[in-house]
Amino acid sequence: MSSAIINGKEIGQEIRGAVATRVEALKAKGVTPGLAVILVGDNPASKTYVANKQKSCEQIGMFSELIKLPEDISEQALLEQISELNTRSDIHGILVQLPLPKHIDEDQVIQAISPEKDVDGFSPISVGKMMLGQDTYLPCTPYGVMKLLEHSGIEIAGKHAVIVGRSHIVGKPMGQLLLQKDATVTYTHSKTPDLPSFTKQADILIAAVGRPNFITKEHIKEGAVVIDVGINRNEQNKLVGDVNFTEVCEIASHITPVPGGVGPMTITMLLENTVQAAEKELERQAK
Ligand SMILES: Nc1nc2c(c(=O)[nH]1)N[C@@H](CN(C=O)c1ccc(C(=O)N[C@@H](CCC(=O)O)C(=O)O)cc1)CN2
Repeated sequence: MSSAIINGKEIGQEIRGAVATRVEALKAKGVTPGLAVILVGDNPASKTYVANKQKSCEQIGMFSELIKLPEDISEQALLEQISELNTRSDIHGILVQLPLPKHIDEDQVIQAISPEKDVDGFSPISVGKMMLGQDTYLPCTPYGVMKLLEHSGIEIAGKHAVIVGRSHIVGKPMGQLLLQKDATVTYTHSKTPDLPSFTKQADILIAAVGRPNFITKEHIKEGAVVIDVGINRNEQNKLVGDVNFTEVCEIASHITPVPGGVGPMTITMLLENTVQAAEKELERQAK
């Protein structure tokens, strides 16, 4: 069998088209959705992601502001910056690009973002609401994966989803979102003994472990849907996922490539969340 490739670039573009229409509608009412992006330090990958976020905002007519802060900024100064953005009426979404330098407590910083502007969906309030199935901003990468599955016509209800990885921003919320769509969910991670005995049971496998080519054909059941959330650089500095694509595409029914799979969806869902934040703000003002 050779897998159907789930094209995140194409699906992302389709969704961005619909988001752009919502931006136009907001502009007609005098509101331009605005995103503030905070970048601390000089991490080259973070710089690229932030530039892509800004470019994507511009492409669909949104306003974005980049706040570049030095690597040695104090946590207090960063918190003050967020406080100021929380009060600005032209900013509907705030995101702090991760990772942050080691001397800064990431949890404190994320908690400082007003829940109404937490378009990354990382704050304890957003996470709590997501767990309870309440209306909130969903974390962009798992939200993007749900959209990929939906747009590819993949049934979730009644399926066994196995997550490899337990990060706060991908693995944990991913399992919750699949559970809410009636999947049976198993969480595994890099220290799970006999990992293939779990992953081989997966109808839907989510690889979010952060290790290049970690998932091989030995981990996959024939016909499984394989979603690769990994973004790793190999020895040749080439972007590779957590899944050995060449091997696994012979066995899986559907697979996401890296690049061009989950990655583009992360930014697409950020745009969607920010537009949603602007729409909600307009609704609050109308009350
Ligand atoms: N505040 C946040 N920080 C981080 C997040 C996040 O969602 N919020 N996620 C990652 C990085 N990330 C977004 O910030 C991100 C990663 C990858 C891509 C992407 O489009 N990847 C492309 C390839 C790009 C390349 O060539 O390097 C792909 O996979 O096709 C977008 C966003 C950590 N930090």
